[in-house]
Amino acid sequence: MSTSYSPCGHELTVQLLAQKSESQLAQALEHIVADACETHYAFYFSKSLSANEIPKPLFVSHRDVCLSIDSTTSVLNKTNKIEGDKHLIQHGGDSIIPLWHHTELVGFLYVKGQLNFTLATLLKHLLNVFIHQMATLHFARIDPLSQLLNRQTFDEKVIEITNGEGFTVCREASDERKWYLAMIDIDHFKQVNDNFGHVIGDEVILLVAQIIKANFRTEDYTFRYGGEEFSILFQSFDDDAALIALERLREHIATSRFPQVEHVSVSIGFTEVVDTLQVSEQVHKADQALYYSKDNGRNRVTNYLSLGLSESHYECAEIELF
Ligand SMILES: Nc1nc2c(ncn2[C@@H]2O[C@H](COP(=O)(O)OP(=O)(O)OP(=O)(O)O)[C@@H](O)[C@H]2O)c(=O)[nH]1
Repeated sequence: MSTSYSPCGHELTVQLLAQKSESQLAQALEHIVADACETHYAFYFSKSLSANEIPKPLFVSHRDVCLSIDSTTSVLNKTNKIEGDKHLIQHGGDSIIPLWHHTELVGFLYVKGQLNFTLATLLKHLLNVFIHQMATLHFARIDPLSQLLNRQTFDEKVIEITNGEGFTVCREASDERKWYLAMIDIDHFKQVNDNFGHVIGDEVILLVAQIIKANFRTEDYTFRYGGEEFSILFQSFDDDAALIALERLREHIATSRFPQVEHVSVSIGFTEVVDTLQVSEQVHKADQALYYSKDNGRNRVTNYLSLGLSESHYECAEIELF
């Protein structure tokens, strides 16, 4: 290591445990790995902390160490098949330190060339601390019913995104997608509760949440915003692509069968996330588009831009609220 630390890595452990957001924790680990490795490295991580999701690159020192999905799968398969000590694996002359969350393989650190035993042991320990702290931060942000991110996390994520600090996996330089905010509300949900009871109502919330999550990428953010309202922060190339993604979600929900209730629909409003507005202003724009969907037959998606409201109109609407 270029900086001298105690061999047990106590200072580095404390440093990782001090991080209070997932993005800061990822950055702290990146600094440590960059300092420790004299060759190129890549860190692959499954953001959902589940082995069901293929880990994606969270940080890489050089594009030459970016693995294809096939190579990533081959590393995972190889690691899973190894009997005995699964903490340092040699892979075609390079080193791999697997990242375990309980018994699930949720990522790995790939380092070009052979790591010496002492450094590998220290990195293994630090990856354990990282995953422990990541799990603590992750589960504090989850809504227990829907298993989506909770409302408390929403503002934080919008601010991270507008500041360009989102906890996203690395992408190609050419991939210049924009962030969008969608607000989603289950239609006539009061009738679901009134006709079938709150337990069935809760089940509908859970099933809608699962469909929302399944329709978006793992690097997008899906929230239970409150009661029967959800929000999504997701990336798309443009408004048309964002509309297509949300239309697909709307249709998926409208054509799904729900126990007892049979069918439910959702109304959706969305807007591009811009760094010039406060979080509440961005939500207000998406909400206006959502209200339009509600007022115009429900089970539909509306882009805020299509409402043709000028920014000055929008500002007036804001002022009237207070
Ligand atoms: N089962 C259940 N119901 C909830 C939960 N949170 C909110 N609700 C109910 O969701 C219903 C929302 O009703 P409204 O806001 O009147 O809207 P709606 O009936 O969905 O009608 P529109 O939004 O206009 O289509 C209320 O009856 C709330 O009590 C929850 O966690 N579980």
